[in-house]
Amino acid sequence: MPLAKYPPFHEVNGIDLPDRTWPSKRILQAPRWLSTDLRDGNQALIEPMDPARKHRMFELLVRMGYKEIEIGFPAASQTDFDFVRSLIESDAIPQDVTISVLTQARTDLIERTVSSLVGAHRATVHMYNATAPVFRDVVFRTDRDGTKNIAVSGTRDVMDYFEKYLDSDTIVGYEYSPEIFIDTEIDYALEVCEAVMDVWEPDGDREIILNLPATIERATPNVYADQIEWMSRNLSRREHVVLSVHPHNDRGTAVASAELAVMAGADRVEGCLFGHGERTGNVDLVTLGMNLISQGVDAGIDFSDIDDIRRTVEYCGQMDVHPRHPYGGDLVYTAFSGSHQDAIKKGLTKRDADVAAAGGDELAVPWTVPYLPVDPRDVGRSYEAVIRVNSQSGKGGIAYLMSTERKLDLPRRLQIEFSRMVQAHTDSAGGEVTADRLWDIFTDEYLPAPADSALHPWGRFALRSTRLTTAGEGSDTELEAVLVDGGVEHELRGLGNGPIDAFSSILRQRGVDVTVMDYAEHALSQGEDAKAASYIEAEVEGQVLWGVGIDASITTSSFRAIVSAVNRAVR
Ligand SMILES: CC(=O)SCCNC(=O)CCNC(=O)[C@H](O)C(C)(C)COP(=O)(O)OP(=O)(O)OC[C@H]1O[C@@H](n2cnc3c(N)ncnc32)[C@H](O)[C@@H]1OP(=O)(O)O
Ligand SMILES: CC(C)C(=O)C(=O)O
Repeated sequence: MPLAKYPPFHEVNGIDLPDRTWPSKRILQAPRWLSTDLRDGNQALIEPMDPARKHRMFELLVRMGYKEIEIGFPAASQTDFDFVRSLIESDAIPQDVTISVLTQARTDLIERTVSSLVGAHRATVHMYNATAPVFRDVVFRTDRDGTKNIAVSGTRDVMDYFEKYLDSDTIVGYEYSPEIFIDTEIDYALEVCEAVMDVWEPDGDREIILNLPATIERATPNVYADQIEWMSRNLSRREHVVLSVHPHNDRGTAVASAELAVMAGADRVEGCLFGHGERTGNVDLVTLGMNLISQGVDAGIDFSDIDDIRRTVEYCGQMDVHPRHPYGGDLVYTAFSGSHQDAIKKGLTKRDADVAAAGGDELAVPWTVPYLPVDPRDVGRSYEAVIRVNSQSGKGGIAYLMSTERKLDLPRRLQIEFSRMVQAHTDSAGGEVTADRLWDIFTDEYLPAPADSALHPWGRFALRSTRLTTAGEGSDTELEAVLVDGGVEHELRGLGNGPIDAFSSILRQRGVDVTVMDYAEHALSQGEDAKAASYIEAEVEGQVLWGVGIDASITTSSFRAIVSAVNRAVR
């Protein structure tokens, strides 16, 4: 790799801040958020949003609770201008939402931009010009003063056009961005911001938003944090300044950059849902918000239906969200691997018990389920997708699916036995074993139908009916059974010291020796169609194995479990 082409960032624009304070700060409240999905997000799409998609996105952002929304670059095109007008004219902007529009610092563009806001209730004009050396030299072909003057005269233009176009019904705000702040000499960035403030004169309720973008993320997040802390300490009129950050994700660390910047003094963060935006995207507002929630801090944003948010963003941007995207991806609450599944299953079981012990109060029990940083249900997911089975899975995950999908609580040794069968299946077939496929494998193994049935027709024995002629315990239990053996029905009678013993004696008459070693049962459902499941570990002809029976009668389910074990043994 041509390493010499890439000087380390600190050699280009590092700053020295040995008494930095941000590392020991904590984020105890959410910053102000600005969504730039409809501007930075939209400008970076392969196909920019059409008006219908823009409206869908705007409605989503409002629904989620964003109060500052950058809705476009109205001077860029008639379509952008018309969208701003349509939101204002259709009264689609709630009173507590401030729309924002971006413009370059060029008089004609500023005029067009401000004129798009006529009739708005609350609106911010966001003006930018790049301040970094290479932009001064190459793009603007001017020096430091010339570049500062672009910002200063642009700010004057904004104020003049506010006067010209907007009446007192519009609450106006102003945001200035020294674009490419991260590469700008820090004292010069301060000088430009101060010059802009001298014109705008923030005071009392008249705030100014100074937005310091990591337009291209070029350094580790701590470097950006140092820059933000330095600016926060050195800006005059700090109490009237809303210090804003706008991280991009070129190094993949935009979220960390934003979080450290907030610790360093930033009051406001600009970003996009799921990190849309130029190149590698803007900082992801979903991750930032959910990161706060996962620490018990109110993000002020509603993420309770994350799949609806994701679907809308996918529709509007015509791009898929990655399945591993934090908090919103399809797979992010899913464990395939055995040890994760085992720990999740145990964690969920313990949590259920703890919540029950707390009188059902979910909030009284801190969330500590292993491998799940947040409760999937808090973002509208169910636990169904939490555990999925493939060749990396173990008994815990399989048992979890059997329990959640089929209400069968398999005894531990049966879990071990069944997971070997699933493993054999995944070894030969590969891929995922869905809950339906798992049930199929289970049914084929433990719940065979008689030989004359169309489905799983391999069982040698099938139980047609039983009748206990002497109820109760003791050696006098008598059982009559109609048993199919190899397709032929037999009416049989057995005696024993209980129903299971009596049934074993019936099987002995058909030449099969069964000793029951362990037994478990539970109800499957309640009501008229209530069923019970029985699990029997038996020694059959020298083999120890499990059988499963399901029936409306708990006693019959235990007979069926014995038939299941015997059928498996003689298979
Ligand atoms: C980091 C960001 O994301 S910033 C936002 C970027 N988004 C966009 O640019 C999307 C919308 N933009 C557009 O549609 C167009 O750029 C328009 C309509 C605004 C302007 O188009 P044009 O007039 O053709 O200018 P063009 O886009 O080529 O811009 C280059 C000119 O603007 C100047 N310029 C660029 N940025 C700025 C700025 N922030 N302030 C003042 N002048 C600027 C350049 O120096 C150059 O001037 P020159 O022609 O004298 O050399
Ligand atoms: C206009 C500015 C804020 C911008 O989009 C950037 O620097 O990335």
